[in-house]
Amino acid sequence: MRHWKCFSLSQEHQKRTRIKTTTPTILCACVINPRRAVWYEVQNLKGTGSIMALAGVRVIELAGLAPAPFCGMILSDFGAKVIRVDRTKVAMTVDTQARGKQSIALNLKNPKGVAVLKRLCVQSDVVLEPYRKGVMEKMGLGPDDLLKENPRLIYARLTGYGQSGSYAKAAGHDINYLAMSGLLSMLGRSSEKPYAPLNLVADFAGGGLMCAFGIVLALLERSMSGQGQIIDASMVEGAAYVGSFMWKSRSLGLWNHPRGENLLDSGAPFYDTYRTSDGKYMAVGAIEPQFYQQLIRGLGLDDADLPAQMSVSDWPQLRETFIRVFATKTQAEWSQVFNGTDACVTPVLSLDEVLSHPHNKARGSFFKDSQGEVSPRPAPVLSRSPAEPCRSRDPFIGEHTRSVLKEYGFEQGQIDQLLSGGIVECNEAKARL
Ligand SMILES: C[C@H](CCC[C@@H](C)[C@H]1CC[C@H]2[C@@H]3[C@H](O)C[C@@H]4C[C@H](O)CC[C@]4(C)[C@H]3C[C@H](O)[C@]12C)C(=O)SCCNC(=O)CCNC(=O)[C@H](O)C(C)(C)COP(=O)(O)OP(=O)(O)OC[C@H]1O[C@@H](n2cnc3c(N)ncnc32)[C@H](O)[C@@H]1OP(=O)(O)O
Repeated sequence: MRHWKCFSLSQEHQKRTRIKTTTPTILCACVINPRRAVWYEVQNLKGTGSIMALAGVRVIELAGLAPAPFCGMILSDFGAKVIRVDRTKVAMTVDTQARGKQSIALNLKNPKGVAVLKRLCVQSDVVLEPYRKGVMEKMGLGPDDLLKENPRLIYARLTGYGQSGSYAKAAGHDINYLAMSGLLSMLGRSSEKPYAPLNLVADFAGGGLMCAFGIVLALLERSMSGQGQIIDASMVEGAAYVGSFMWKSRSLGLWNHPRGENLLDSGAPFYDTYRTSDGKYMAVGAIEPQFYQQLIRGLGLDDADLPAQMSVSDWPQLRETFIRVFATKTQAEWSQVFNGTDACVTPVLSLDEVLSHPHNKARGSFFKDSQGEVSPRPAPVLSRSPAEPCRSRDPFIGEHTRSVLKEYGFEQGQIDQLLSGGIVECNEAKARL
């Protein structure tokens, strides 16, 4: 006979995922892992609530800089229980993507700490590691070690250069991965040096997001095969893949000119930003002729006085005209002019302005957490099981050490020993302040 085990999920997590752990007199059971079954009580079967897509999935995230934390936050937003493993003797986390996560402070330089992590991974669905190639193996936590004990484990490795190749062990950051993907060479203004668009492309799009996608694929596949697998998520490859359009649209001649002189890289005057009289900006993306006509009309220009839209040699002159005209009104005035048209002209909003824009407001695209901090709502929106981001503050390092260990079956005596030996640290006191 199979022994089912009930786990106590935190009140917050139960509320968010709309899962309630309960006794075996339940309505349905969800077996995420045969070694552990999470019993659900579906709290609202009649349709006013829903179970989040990743509810019941348990993720162990080893603390990283930015891409892995983002990956963990996506999984958490969509309902997974994410436990971040922090180092001991560290006062403050640099993880700003910690929404909905719990934190355990664990010393992995000690074999007892490694044993604790193994025990957590045996009972989890996903482990996410952001270290340089070989670091996990050195600690005895490589895929062979962990998959041997839990063959259903999804072992996600999020690195810059991947697990093989001559760069595999090299340090790097977004800008290096972007450079190696080929994309950085295409980014920037005409006659200027390549320009990295913040650390969006490699760290987040090609890194964290792509890794989350891989994890979801592996979970889906596991529901059929019953087996875990290793995900080798390289940010160079993730970024390049996100940029597939650049490779596959070369045949269209879209990138035939030098950097910054093409249709979509700020070469075309109808695909650029323009300064308004109050020092703000408007974004213009009027590519198709019918939309371009609306741009010209909105600007109060006469097409007959202008060069043809696609006359590349006339683009500098056309740009000068647009610069001059946009500088005559404020951003609000131009927004009013173009609002409700198909000219593809929008204000360039600051992070502080997005919340109050009527369109975003109507959709609830941004939300405020309990600390008053504004964040984007998780995307995309699923009709039956949308993400529901946690609104509580982010965890302190080690805030959940005790409760996580208890949940994973550690006895009180074992927890006390781990605490007194400095293998784990607990920060409940700070959380109560
Ligand atoms: C552009 C972005 C990065 C932006 C991040 C910034 C926002 C932050 C970067 C620095 C921060 C500032 C800084 O920390 C100083 C202040 C601190 C203060 O608290 C706050 C203010 C600060 C100013 C702070 C502010 C900001 O937070 C920052 C400015 C990126 O591109 S991120 C992408 C980076 N690349 C990757 O992730 C690819 C894969 N990873 C790697 O290649 C390497 O990990 C990496 C990133 C190159 C770092 O290499 P490193 O040598 O440091 O580590 P690893 O070789 O991976 O080894 C890890 C070692 O750690 C040990 N370990 C891990 N967990 C534990 C544990 N629980 N217990 C004990 N030990 C642990 C592990 O055993 C390894 O040990 P060894 O070295 O002995 O093998």
